[in-house]
Amino acid sequence: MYRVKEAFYTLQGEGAQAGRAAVFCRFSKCNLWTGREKDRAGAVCNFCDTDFIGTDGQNGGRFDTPEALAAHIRKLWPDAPGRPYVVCTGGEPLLQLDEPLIEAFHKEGFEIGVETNGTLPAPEGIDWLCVSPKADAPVVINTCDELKLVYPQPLAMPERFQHVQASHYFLSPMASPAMPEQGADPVKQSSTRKATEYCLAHPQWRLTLQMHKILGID
Ligand SMILES: C[S@@+](CC[C@H](N)C(=O)[O-])C[C@H]1O[C@@H](n2cnc3c(N)ncnc32)[C@H](O)[C@@H]1O
Ligand SMILES: Nc1nc2[nH]cc(C(=O)O)c2c(=O)[nH]1
Ligand code: SF4
Ligand SMILES: [Mg+2]
Repeated sequence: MYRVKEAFYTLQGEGAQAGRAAVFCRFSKCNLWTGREKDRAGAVCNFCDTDFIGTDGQNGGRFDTPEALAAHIRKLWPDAPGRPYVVCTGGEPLLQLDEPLIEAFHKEGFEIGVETNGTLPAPEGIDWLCVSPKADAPVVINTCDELKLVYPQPLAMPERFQHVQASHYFLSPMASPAMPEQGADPVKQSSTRKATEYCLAHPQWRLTLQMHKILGID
């Protein structure tokens, strides 16, 4: 059984694939926070900007088989040229994404992106793996396509992750979770100025902004 909070068609807003159309498949549940506000202060990851509890969001639900979920996601892709792209996120998608589901997405013609906190092993067959480490949670994935670190995190400063092999190293300024998704302006956040300064001093790292929040989409 796969549990999906919501699924929607939008532009990838972050990282090296920013600007690319994708169906986002947001899995329910995370291993670093319950998702309840009363537990936020004590959670390993305490700045999450996302509601991932339950299956009650747009196009959310419970799916008994990998084929049923892949077909559901495929219906959200437009009938137009261009390779279908699904981004598996959450919550923590690696609590649920397994090889049968990867195979089912590939059979539907999808290229598969994953957004993970890096604390769980990744199944084979993912086409684009984005690892975003959180606080002092141990990262068990050593190779990925992009490392996208939310900055600043006192327990997860960039120096700690230089051993992780990645094609791209991004800093993503921490947005205030209290700020509504719509209307949040990353340009005005102090974290954006700090991330900018870090990238200027350490050119291995590139700045990425949450484009979907600037645009007011999703
Ligand atoms: C909601 S998480 C879900 C995927 C996975 N659990 C993870 O943490 O990577 C999706 C992306 O949003 C980022 N994110 C979450 N809260 C954020 C915040 N307050 N500011 C900036 N990025 C944030 C995460 O770092 C991650 O790259
Ligand atoms: N447009 C858009 N791009 C995103 N990239 C990563 C996101 C996520 O929450 O995983 C996200 C999201 O929630 N919306
Ligand atoms: S950002 Fe990712 S790891 Fe952190 S609570 Fe949200 S879903 Fe979990
Ligand atoms: Mg998001």
